[in-house]
Order: sequence, then C-alpha cells, then structure tokens
Amino acid sequence: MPIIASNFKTNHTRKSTAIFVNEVNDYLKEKNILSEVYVFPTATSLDIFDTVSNFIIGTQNAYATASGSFTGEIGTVQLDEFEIKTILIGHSERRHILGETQNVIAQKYEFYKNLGYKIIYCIGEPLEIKQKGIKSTLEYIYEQFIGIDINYENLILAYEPVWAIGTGVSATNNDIENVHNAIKEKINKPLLYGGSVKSENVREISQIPNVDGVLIGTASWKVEEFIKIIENTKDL
Ligand SMILES: O=C(CO)COP(=O)(O)O
Repeated sequence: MPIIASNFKTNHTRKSTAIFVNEVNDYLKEKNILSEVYVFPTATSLDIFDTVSNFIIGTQNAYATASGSFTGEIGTVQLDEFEIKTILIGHSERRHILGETQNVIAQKYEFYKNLGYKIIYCIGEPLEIKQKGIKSTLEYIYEQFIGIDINYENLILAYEPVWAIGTGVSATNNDIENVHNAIKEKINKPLLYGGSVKSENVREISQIPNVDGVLIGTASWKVEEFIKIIENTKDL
C-alpha cells in the first residue's frame, strides 16, 4: 500500500483543518483502510487530533530549537504541545522561495533526527536543470543530500521536481522511474513522488517501480479529493 501524504502549504484554517482531519479519520476508521496517511497542516492549525494509528499529523516546518528568540519560528516546545513527531524538511518552496540553504536544511535535519522525529526529506530539480538531462538532474539531487544522514531509520524521501509542483503537469512515468531507480540504488528508504498528483493519476504513479507513495499539494486540499486519492490506491 502506498504512503499518501498531504502538504497543506499555506491553506486551510484551524477550523477547516479540524473538519478535514476528522473526515479523513472517519473514512479510514469506518472502511478499515490501512494505508499510511500523513497530513501537514499550517503551524497555526496544529492540534492534538484523535486519529487512527496509521494517520499521522506532522508539521510543514520548524526551527532547529526547543525554544528561544527566533521571531516567527516554532520549536519543539510548541510541537510537543500537540505531540507532533513528524516534520517535512527540504521542501522546494522552503529552498527556493524562503531561501533555506543546504547548510540550514542539514542543521535542521540533524536536530530533528537527534530527537527521533520521522522526517520526510524533499529533493528535486528546477526546470533548467531537468532540461540539461538525467545526469545533471541526478548530480543536482545528490547535492541535496550533503550533510544529510541517509541511513537514519525514520527517514522517508520525497522526489518533487520543482517544475511539476503546482503546475498541473506531473512528471512523465519515465522521468519518475529513471530518477527513482537511481536514488533507490544509492539510498534504500521509502521514496515518495510529488508534483501534480491527483485522483486521476495517483494509481498509475503509485505503481511505477520504486515509487512507495505520493506527497500531494493542490489536489489534497479538498477532503473529497484526498479521500478519493486514498480510495484509488488502497488495494495496491
Ligand atoms: O509540493 C507538493 C507537495 O509537497 C506538490 O504540490 P502539487 O501537488 O500542488 O503539485
């Protein structure tokens, strides 16, 4: 069964997140769905949710600190309040829009690794690198592993080509297979694909060799669509 993860990005409120989480939880419980499901709400929507054990709430981001003077950031004191033990690190929007360097990302990774968090670590190339071919693409991706302990037991990887994120254009099955095969050869960890995944293509993408699940933005923000995505892959 593939891993199905939803990244809310800057969407949903505290109220609508609670409704969303409860609806997904009811669905998983009533239908006894055993897929591993993750939702990453905004920091302001984190809470203690009463969910089945295969449904996990994580944080999209946090600073590498317990607490302190880091205006606008949250640390583990805030995460502990809601029993959050799962974090997304290295998302392309944090790298390219928010300006997180590999160094900052590696420090964050090390900090949360030492605390035993489950880490979904994102990698992926921008369009200009993809256009140079598979060799350049892989070189670029491997640089995103600098300072990252790839043997960490609680690590899940997510390959998200930047040009496929939020564009409605997913990578081709061939693109996905080539990159996933190459990464898997070096790193034996669960590897998700992300980039314009939706209910119509999730089944096909999930069946590509070396794809262990999906990380979804846009299509996952409507609860009916997210449930459809889980439903369409539950027997795989
Ligand atoms: O960035 C993503 C998930 O983290 C993918 O976003 P989209 O599904 O909107 O392309």
